[in-house]
Amino acid sequence: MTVYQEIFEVIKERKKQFENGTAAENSYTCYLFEKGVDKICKKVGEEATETVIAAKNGDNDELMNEINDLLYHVMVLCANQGLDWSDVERVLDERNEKIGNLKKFHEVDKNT
Ligand SMILES: N=c1c2ncn([C@@H]3O[C@H](COP(=O)(O)OP(=O)(O)OP(=O)(O)O)[C@@H](O)[C@H]3O)c2ncn1[C@@H]1O[C@H](COP(=O)(O)O)[C@@H](O)[C@H]1O
Repeated sequence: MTVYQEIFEVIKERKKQFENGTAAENSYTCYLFEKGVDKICKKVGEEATETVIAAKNGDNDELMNEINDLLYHVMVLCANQGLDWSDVERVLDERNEKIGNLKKFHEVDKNT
């Protein structure tokens, strides 16, 4: 199990606790589930912006931290929307089996 799968298991547990009314004390994840989808999406947007700023500043220590904040909030969003992390990984696996996608992406770009 990867560290991301392990964190996702904790997030799913937090979601169950929130739904059962047994939220763990001081749990930031339960706090996000309580606030709902708007708050979670807002955090995803904030962390994405902070990731971009860290990259633009050339600060790789900050970049690593922001990427992990972003991934954590994306995971909370997945759980909130009823997606499992394995669903996301499956799509990535399918893409990983393909190579030479450049032409296809150019065609998509032309149409947008
Ligand atoms: N990976 C994370 C993780 N990454 C970031 N964060 C929290 O995300 C928040 C982001 O910081 P900000 O300053 O942007 O937000 P804030 O001001 O604290 O909160 P807002 O009022 O803006 O919502 C911080 O409070 C971080 O602690 C995380 N909180 C939890 N996890 C994982 O989730 C597990 C369960 O955590 P709890 O639910 O808190 O027990 C932990 O063991 C970790 O594995």
